Amino acid sequence: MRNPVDVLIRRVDPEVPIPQYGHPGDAGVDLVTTRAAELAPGERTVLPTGVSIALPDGYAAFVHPRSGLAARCGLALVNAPGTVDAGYRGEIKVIVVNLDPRESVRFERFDRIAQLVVQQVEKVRFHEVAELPGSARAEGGFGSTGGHAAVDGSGGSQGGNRYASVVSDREGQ
Ligand SMILES: O=c1ccn([C@H]2C[C@H](O)[C@@H](COP(=O)(O)OP(=O)(O)OP(=O)(O)O)O2)c(=O)[nH]1
Ligand SMILES: [Mg+2]
Repeated sequence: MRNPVDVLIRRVDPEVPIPQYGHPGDAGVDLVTTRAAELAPGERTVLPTGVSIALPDGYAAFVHPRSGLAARCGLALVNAPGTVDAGYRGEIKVIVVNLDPRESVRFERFDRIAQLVVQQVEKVRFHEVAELPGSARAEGGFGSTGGHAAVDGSGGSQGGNRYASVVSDREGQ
């Protein structure tokens, strides 16, 4: 196993627990909300986590949803994954939205609401060119390999607009 990366952390809220990995192989540490909140269906809010961090240069932290909350409550992160830059020293915040059409979702102080994944990130240098080198995919995107409706309605370059044709086959039965 590789050595863990050292990350400085400051408690903005003196009572907040320091984030921990739930299991040795976990990718993310859970983040809690320091503020109780109730979200009506469709409502969003920004929740404070009570911590700020200083990542080493060349790293970023990503705020990801927790799958259990997504499955049970329809809770999503509006900007998933949220990006915490290495130079950010403010409190980490979580932008949550209740996607359940009927039920409110309630959080108590220190409930776990999201998870933070720290990753190395590359810096790039852009070199402007008039033409890019060719590739197998070329400019095909947004459903160009088929299997569902292409966003531009063209049906894509392979297999056509398969979703649309499945629907019309059923309608014809
Ligand atoms: O889920 C998130 C996403 C971002 N941030 C913080 C850390 C990040 O470094 C900063 C800026 O985020 P981002 O670059 O995504 O937002 P922006 O709207 O582009 O703001 P800025 O103009 O400050 O870059 O906000 C959070 O606390 N939680
Ligand atoms: Mg930004």
